[in-house]
Amino acid sequence: MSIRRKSCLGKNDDLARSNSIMKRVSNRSEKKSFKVVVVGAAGVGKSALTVRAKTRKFIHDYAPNMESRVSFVSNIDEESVNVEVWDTAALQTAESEKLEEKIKWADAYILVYSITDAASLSALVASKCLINLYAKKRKKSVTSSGGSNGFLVALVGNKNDMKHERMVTEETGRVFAEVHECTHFFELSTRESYDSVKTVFESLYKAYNLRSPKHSIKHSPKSSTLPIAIPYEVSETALIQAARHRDRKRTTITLDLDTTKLSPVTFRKITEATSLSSSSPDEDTHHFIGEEIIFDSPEDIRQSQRRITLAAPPVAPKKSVDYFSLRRQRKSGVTVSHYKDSNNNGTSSGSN
Ligand SMILES: Nc1nc2c(ncn2[C@@H]2O[C@H](COP(=O)(O)OP(=O)(O)OP(=O)(O)O)[C@@H](O)[C@H]2O)c(=O)[nH]1
Repeated sequence: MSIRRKSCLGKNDDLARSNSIMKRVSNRSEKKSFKVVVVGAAGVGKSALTVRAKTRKFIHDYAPNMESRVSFVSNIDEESVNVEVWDTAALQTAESEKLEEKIKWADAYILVYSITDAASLSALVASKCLINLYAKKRKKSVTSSGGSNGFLVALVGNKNDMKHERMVTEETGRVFAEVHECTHFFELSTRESYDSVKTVFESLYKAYNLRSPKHSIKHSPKSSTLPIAIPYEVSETALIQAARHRDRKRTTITLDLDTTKLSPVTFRKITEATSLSSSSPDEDTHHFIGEEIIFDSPEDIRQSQRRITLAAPPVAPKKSVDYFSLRRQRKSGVTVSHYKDSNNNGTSSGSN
């Protein structure tokens, strides 16, 4: 068996290249739009947070149950972003069509509770369920072209200037965020800090930007990339499928980290885990980031399956997650792509 491994780039180079490509792509385009829905029980500070983000000012009093839609331009990472915010006082009481409309409209969600009101945190369980329900439908229509993977949801514990009246600890908030699969968690005081409010919007936008299909790394027209669900290792089925479709003796399989499909947290965990693995003395253990592996025969592919494993699992996923992409190129100009669908766990292939 002869397997040649060609290291295209060092891991850091590769990540830097990805970032710079994303930056270049993003700089080219005009003002971006980013839509956010703010959800939460009455009196938690939704309007205050929304107005703070827009005007930088903290305004004490608002008409209760006031629903508003505001927009403002924010400079995030040297980009001019048109942020639209729907402050949904009525989210939990309006008829379901309205809820659906609001949830589908948004690119990201901010769930607000007050640290002085435990019930305001519990009330968010229902809101998160609705987001899961309706955003999933939206996701289906958006992701056919490889868009976002999951919803961006920031849980915000507001009013932390009122520590003497605290009913929800920071830890409780953080655990709630994890259990309910929120992508971000913040505890802050809208009253005391404009910067922390800005950080909420910035963090969501940055995560959104990474997932946006427009910011995907462009591959050559002779190749295509489809997601493959391989949390820790390349599945044997996928490799054998790849081998079956080969029409040349040499098959090149490039497996690289598709940063556009990762949440920032997962991305960080993976990069941390793999930098640990790069110092691993075990030469048989191999990680893929920035590497191209050339196989000379299907037999090589099958045999190498045992050797191609991430040294340290990035995170133990609760369910199958699209961490990587498998791209297969043939010099004939025809591209066959294989992917394992993380929803039905089947392996598929297609050609173009
Ligand atoms: N101490 C303190 N008070 C806050 C903070 N944020 C908002 N408030 C106050 O909380 C009260 C309710 O704020 P709103 O922004 O109206 O709350 P809301 O969630 O929009 O309320 P509804 O419109 O009724 O759904 C107001 O008196 C605000 O001044 C904060 O960070 N700290």
